Amino acid sequence: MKKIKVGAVSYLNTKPMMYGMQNDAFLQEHELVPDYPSKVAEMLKTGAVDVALVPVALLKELPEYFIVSDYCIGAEHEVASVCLFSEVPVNQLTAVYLDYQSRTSVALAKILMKEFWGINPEIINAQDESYRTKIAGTTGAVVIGDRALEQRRLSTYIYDLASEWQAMTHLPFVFAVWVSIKPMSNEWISRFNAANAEGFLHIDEIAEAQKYPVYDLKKYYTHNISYLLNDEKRKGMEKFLAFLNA
Ligand SMILES: C=C(O[C@@H]1C=C(C(=O)O)C=C[C@H]1O)C(=O)O
Repeated sequence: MKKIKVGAVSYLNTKPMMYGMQNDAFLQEHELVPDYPSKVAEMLKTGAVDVALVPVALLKELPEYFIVSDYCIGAEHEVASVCLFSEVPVNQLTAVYLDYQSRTSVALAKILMKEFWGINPEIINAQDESYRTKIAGTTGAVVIGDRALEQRRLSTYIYDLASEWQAMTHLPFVFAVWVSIKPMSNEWISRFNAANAEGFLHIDEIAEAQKYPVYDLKKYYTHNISYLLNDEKRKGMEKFLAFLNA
């Protein structure tokens, strides 16, 4: 039998959703392909994977897509791992590097710069990891994922992009959703949802297993990231997509 290829974001924030997929029964029928978000987006777009946790910003590039899970990477409070980092307040920035691993957060940062902060710094698309060392003076950078949790310890100013979005729109934000290009059966969708759900019964265990001294993962999994794709989050997602299409 041909395995269903599942593209997944390789950051710590997906561990609770991936927990229920790390068992023989699931892995007999599925192949997990982890990578950073912009790579996962490319994999789904080119058909290298069948289903993937993709940046919401990708959706406008897909002629047709199906959201196949009630779980997502979202935030109803500060997200902690998607921030604009700098050494000066945002209105003094003259240049901002954008994370090459991101599709959604870099688009969100551009919306906030234009619509909320009213700033117009030079935008530089980072090409590799070295850009984080350029955060200095009036140059800032958007960093996402585990590297953002690390950057929190280094930077003076930390603008949490989920919090700023909520201040602007009064809506939660969705960074990534599980999507397929071809429709999946209802039976598969309910099994996939059950696999996604499993880890939420084991949050303490998952957080402790990572041995991650950089950030409190229990807080990250229960307060910062909000995993259920409910109606409010769908509204937030529609609003973000409307900004992208404007
Ligand atoms: C909250 C996060 O969301 C991520 C941000 C993404 C993006 O900016 O394109 C894509 C997938 C999410 O996993 C994070 O990884 O820190």
